[in-house]
Amino acid sequence: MPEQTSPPTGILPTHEFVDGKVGPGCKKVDPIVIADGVTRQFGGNTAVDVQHLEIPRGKITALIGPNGAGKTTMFNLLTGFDKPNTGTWSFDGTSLANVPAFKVARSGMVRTFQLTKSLGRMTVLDNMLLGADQQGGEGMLRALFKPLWRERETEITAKADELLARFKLDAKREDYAASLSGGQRKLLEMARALMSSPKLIMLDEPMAGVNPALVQSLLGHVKELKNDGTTVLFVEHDMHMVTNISDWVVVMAEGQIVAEGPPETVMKDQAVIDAYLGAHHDQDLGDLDIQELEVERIAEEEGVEAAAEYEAEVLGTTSIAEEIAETKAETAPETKESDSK
Ligand SMILES: Nc1ncnc2c1ncn2[C@@H]1O[C@H](COP(=O)(O)OP(=O)(O)OP(=O)(O)O)[C@@H](O)[C@H]1O
Repeated sequence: MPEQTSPPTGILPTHEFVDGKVGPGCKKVDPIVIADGVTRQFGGNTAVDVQHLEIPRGKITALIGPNGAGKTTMFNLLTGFDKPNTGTWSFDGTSLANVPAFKVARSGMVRTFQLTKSLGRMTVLDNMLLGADQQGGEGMLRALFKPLWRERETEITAKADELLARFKLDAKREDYAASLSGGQRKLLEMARALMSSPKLIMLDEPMAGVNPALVQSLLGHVKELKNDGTTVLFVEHDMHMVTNISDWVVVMAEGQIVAEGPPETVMKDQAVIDAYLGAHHDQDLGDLDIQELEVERIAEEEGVEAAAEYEAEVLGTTSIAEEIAETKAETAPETKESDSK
């Protein structure tokens, strides 16, 4: 197995999911995805440079990392939505390199997108039916065996209804998808992805834009998927979700896997602290609430208002955001002076 970086700190030496030592690119006891030498360049920029990655079967794995780390690009490559410059990978023992996206989905690996792809001018039910796989046969065959096709249609509609009920979208069955809230669309996209009964579901920022009232049910749905035997891989900036539901965390920075391990230890890894929480590298995350750091990150990247909203939702306070706002206000006059002509 190729070595990727210097040995991580704060990571357990062994773990039940791992065959050998825990660390970036470590081998798993029962991997469902194995990737080797996957690289993707955009012009001179190397977006992904993953030497080795294994995703444990039947577990919930979080893929985290700062903006631009290469997480979505890695998702796109694994699912056939983008082509790598180099690399091979397998899913459930079958090579999927250069396999187009629709075939990847048929093989049992489906994904959702950061920005939801539900079709607004179709009903919620029709969106669901689109997610069903094509096991019933197509074209001529379908026309010749209409009764069989009808049977299949009844079957998939029943499945859609079952999933809509599970995701509490049954009341919206006949509504246009465009009328759903952002959070409901996320749920619809997840429900639709499940229409084909995938072995692996990959969720790209499932929490982004989700109303706090829906957060708990979304977390519950993801946990249920695991209980049903589905492997889950998700990209997320929401540390609440990462620490609460993941069994395993993989950290990317600058295209590479810089750390991996169980959530309770990976957050103390020096590589994670350096890469993901850069400004706080000298602080012990064991004593610091990771959510407080998240508030600071949001304040830096999205502004104090967004940070205050997050803080209120997750911590039930606004004091950290207020403090940041005060500090910003104190330093603001200097900036204005230097900016003035
Ligand atoms: N289609 C593209 N063309 C050019 N550059 C791209 C393209 N897609 C991604 N990149 C670049 O590749 C790098 C990795 O981007 P990517 O979106 O995969 O990161 P990410 O970790 O998913 O970030 P975020 O958390 O912000 O979604 C970034 O530098 C990005 O600008």
